[in-house]
Amino acid sequence: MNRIDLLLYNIGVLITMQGSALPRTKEDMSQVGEIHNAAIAVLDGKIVAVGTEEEVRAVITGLPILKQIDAEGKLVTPGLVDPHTHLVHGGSREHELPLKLKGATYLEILAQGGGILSTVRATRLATEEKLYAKALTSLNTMLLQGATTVEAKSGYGLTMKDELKQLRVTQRLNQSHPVDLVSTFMGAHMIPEEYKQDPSAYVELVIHEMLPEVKRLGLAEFCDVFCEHGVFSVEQSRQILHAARELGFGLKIHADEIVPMGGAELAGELGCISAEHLIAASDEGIAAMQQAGVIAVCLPATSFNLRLKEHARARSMIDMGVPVALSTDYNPGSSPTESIQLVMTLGCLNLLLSPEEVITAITINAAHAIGRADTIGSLEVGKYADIVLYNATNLAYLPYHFGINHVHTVIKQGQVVVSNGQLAYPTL
Ligand SMILES: N=CN[C@@H](CCC(=O)O)C(=O)O
Ligand SMILES: [Zn+2]
Repeated sequence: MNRIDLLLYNIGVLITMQGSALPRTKEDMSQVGEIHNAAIAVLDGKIVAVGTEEEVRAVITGLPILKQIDAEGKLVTPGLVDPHTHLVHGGSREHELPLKLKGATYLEILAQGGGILSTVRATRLATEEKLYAKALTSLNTMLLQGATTVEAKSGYGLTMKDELKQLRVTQRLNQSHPVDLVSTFMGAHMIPEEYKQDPSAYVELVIHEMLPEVKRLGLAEFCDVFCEHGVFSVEQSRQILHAARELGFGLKIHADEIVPMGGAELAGELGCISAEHLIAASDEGIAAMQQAGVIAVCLPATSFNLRLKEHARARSMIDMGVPVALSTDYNPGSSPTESIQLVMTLGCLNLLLSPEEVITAITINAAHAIGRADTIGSLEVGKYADIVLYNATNLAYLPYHFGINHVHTVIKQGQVVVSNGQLAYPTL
């Protein structure tokens, strides 16, 4: 080490999340590795020293420091990780709001050809450039909220051509935007209208054509299926995920969102990296996930927005030893918000998690849910310097004071990309 690229000092409260080789469960979800009067030193985009300011200055003593940032006593956390989004899509669905207010449910709107199917129509009609521009705007909003790594699913194309179009947008954004994207193929998001009479033919298409082509082109790392009443059955989900596993995809599943189908049980059986939603998951399903080490990705903005009477039982999941992550589920229907900070508030108020459990769920556990915990999710020597500074002096203030953006500065791999609450990255 012959220099320091960046020294962040005078940190009031530093949440490090140190020591998280495995996803955190039970009491460990409350251990956030808090350090007061802290500092972080960065070289080549990675952390080379972290601790109290005294400790860090001792490690780097004598080295030239190229840039210094005074954190002015602020709260600092690892870059936030949003492990479940439907980032790339055409159109929006505000026309569903009055229907919802009159009592129409999510599955009723979908069964009438609306919901996901209306976004499929809009996405098929949109050019790749149009999808790119729309997703870019959302990704900037996510970054301004403190997200430095985001998972993005396809699933609004439902033809080979249109699924690849969505996935290429994700790939291009990943190359050009400071936020890192992790791509998931979700051709099994819905049975498209043209296959309504023959759903198994669509399952065959996903298995024998789409999955191999997505793999060949290297456009996705994970495969996800919407296992739900009127969408994909447990058996169809099993077939698709088996095929995906054979091809080397990591496995995810939208499980037991509305109807208790046995999706959580299937996640346990297949050893998925994560199962998502889980609002209606059974005790047996949760136990199966615990046994297999499946991460529960709970989506409290979705149950809030769908006006569901129940929320995912994240509190019991944690107590039963299931690692819990949280996410926006950003999509145009069930969760039209990019705000990971809103999710923090809902995680506390509706899922009954503590602020410590919430930050664990959107940093290290979220990183584990997308297979990135070796490089992000905590502030430790050797990991990327993905760091967020807030206009706050303690962790609980973030979920407590809700509906506003607390982020002051975002650092992505050692570069300042948000400054004083404004985007500050050079555009390509
Ligand atoms: N539930 C399935 N998929 C998305 C919603 C998609 C949509 O409504 O457009 C979700 O995770 O909530
Ligand atoms: Zn989703």
